[in-house]
Amino acid sequence: KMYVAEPYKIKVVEPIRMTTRAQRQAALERAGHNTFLLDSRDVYIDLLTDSGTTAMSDRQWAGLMLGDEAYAGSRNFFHLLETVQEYYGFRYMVPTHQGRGAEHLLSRIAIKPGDYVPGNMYFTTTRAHQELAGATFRDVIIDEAHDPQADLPFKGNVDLRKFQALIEEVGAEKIPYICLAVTVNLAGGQPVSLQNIRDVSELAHRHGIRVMFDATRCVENAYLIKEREPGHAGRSVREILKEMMSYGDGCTMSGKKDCMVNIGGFLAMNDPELYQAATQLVVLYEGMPSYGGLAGRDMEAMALGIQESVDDDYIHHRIMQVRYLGDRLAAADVPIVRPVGGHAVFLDARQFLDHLPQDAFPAQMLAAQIYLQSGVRSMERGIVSAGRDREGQNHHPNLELVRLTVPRRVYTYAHMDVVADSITDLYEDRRRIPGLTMVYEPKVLRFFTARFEPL
Ligand SMILES: CC1=C(O)/C(=C\N=C(/C)C(=O)O)C(COP(=O)(O)O)=CN1
Repeated sequence: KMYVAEPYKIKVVEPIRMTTRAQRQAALERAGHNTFLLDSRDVYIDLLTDSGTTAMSDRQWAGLMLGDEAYAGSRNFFHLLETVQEYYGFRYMVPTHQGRGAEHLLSRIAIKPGDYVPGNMYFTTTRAHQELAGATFRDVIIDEAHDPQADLPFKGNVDLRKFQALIEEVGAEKIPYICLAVTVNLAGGQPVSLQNIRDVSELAHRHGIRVMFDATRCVENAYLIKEREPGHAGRSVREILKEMMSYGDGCTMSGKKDCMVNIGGFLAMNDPELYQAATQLVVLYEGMPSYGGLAGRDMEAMALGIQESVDDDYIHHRIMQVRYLGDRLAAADVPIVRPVGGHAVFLDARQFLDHLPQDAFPAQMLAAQIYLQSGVRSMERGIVSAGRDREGQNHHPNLELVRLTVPRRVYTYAHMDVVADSITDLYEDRRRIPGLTMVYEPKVLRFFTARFEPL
């Protein structure tokens, strides 16, 4: 199997260690069978998330020494602003502590109670802030995105008929923007094609509706356009990314993913009035418009990270390493979401544990069993993450998934083999895995701190 060799060599290492099964059983009980509640020291290979887990480069670490910690007008802010203008093309930018800081600001300044925000599948914090601001989220993604086995190149695409139908149903004045996620995390890290971005932009702008990207994994999306959409193979990821963003009016960004930093985010836009509204709110929740809850050094690291993120060798390796893990699991007939996503391999827990009903939390239990089997931490992305609707009923998403999320520039192919081998072994004797009952359910975003016990 051809590896794509890492386009970097290792300069600093952080030792990791394997635990015993008894230690992991005890850790799992302490964590209430919720991998979010495991201690890092009890985790061997941490695939919980690609958020904030990136290894920074030597240039980024050097950049930390260039932190201009002036309270206002930091040099690093201008470096970040110029970089956002150059790489994404947006005119204005407000730093935030991370993505949900930007989602909070955007929701508060753009949404009025009773509005509707269409989007290509929900994301947990994104929808939470839209609902907190009084909007109703409406999923306008293509139907196939909800089918783990539909092997289509752009499962993140918007179904224009659904978007058009919502405009006719509620009227454009009730739709402040469409939230266009590139890629779509919960569909399995699935990209949106450039043609669909153009079509969504044309339809939205025809009705005076803004297009606001959730740009969190936009570089991965650009790479998958290069790889899968006819006519782009000869283009650099950097120029595809710039064209993608040119069809939108702004973006929320969690810098903790494709901007290659451990903390940071921003809200970017072209409209000066939206920018002015953001600057009035950011001082209340994040800090001055020139630091938004970040130290100067963090803004410097993020500016450098953005520049590194579009390096074709880096992003080629990143995508191919994730695909290597997916291909190995698929070769062992382990059910995964097709096609393999940009940032993670998603196990189809509904199929993996097809002897369990969704109300026994199969994805939650599968993540727990994977940890018990091998010390590998993954994340539940199923009925627990989907939460409850306004009437208090559990959402029953078709996608009941466990996400194996590969951090950027951290693990090697040997670690991918450990993950693939241990999950394949678990798959062999999956029938003995029982379901779970939830013994503690928080009110909001329950998946972060809920606790469970085996049935
Ligand atoms: C697509 C998308 C995300 O994936 C996202 C955060 N994702 C996390 C934490 C994850 O584990 O996927 C956020 C929120 O970003 P934040 O975790 O607040 O920096 C927004 N959009």
